Amino acid sequence: MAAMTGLEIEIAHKSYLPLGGAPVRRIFEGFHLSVDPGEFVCLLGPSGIGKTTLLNMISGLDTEYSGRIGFDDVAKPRMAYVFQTPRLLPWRTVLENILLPLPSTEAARRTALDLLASMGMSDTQDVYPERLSLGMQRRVALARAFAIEPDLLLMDEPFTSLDEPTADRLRDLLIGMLAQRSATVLFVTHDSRDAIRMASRIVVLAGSPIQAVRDIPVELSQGERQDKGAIEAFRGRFLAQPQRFC
Ligand SMILES: Nc1ncnc2c1ncn2[C@@H]1O[C@H](COP(=O)(O)OP(=O)(O)OP(=O)(O)O)[C@@H](O)[C@H]1O
Repeated sequence: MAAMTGLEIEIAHKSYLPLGGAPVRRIFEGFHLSVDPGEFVCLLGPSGIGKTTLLNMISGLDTEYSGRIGFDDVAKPRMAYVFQTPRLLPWRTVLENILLPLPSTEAARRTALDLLASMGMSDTQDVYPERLSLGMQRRVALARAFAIEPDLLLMDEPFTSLDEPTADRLRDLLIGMLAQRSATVLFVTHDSRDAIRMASRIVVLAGSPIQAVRDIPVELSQGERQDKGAIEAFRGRFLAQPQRFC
């Protein structure tokens, strides 16, 4: 089982170079967030405020900021990042895509095949991604993320553009995978119902520069998380306007 990691995020300053003489927009200024090992934190906020930028900085893809991102318990955590689009390599088969982050060993191959089986996709192992629906591609991306047994799983709106039953299936798969291989999760979304269904904690982001304006523990049973009435009641109590979420 993977070790889990906590996170201490201090972003003193982050801005992007403006285009065509526009004023510099400070995306982050004095931002702080700490995450305990094993938490499932949904970062909930409207489009364009900097959620992807935050995941990019945590993952190390974006180093153009001042501040510090530290990991507790694990010096160098194994990190997986599931992007908004599945980002599968089109010239590799499904199995080869899952094997990408793994060593070339028979054990790794068995791990990848087991993951495919748990996603209900064993029959697609030799298929190229273009033949798959978006929902199937997202399942492969999820399998690839779990292949490394991540300590920290970063997910950027991974259920976007899916119909409701497909998104429900993927959500159940994610919860099932986490039950087998626990990890600390940071899950970006603007869908408050998705957040309530999965998170142990919801951090509401707003403003420019971006700030954590609400920090809400989600203490619902698995049964309540499946119950539309309980979800709406939770939204009404904790996530009422003024934020605009769907
Ligand atoms: N490489 C870049 N260069 C310049 N501006 C950028 C760059 N990447 C993002 N931005 C801008 O920074 C702001 C934050 O972008 P970001 O993608 O982090 O927001 P977001 O909250 O993830 O939005 P969404 O939910 O739509 O994905 C946006 O205004 C975006 O246009």
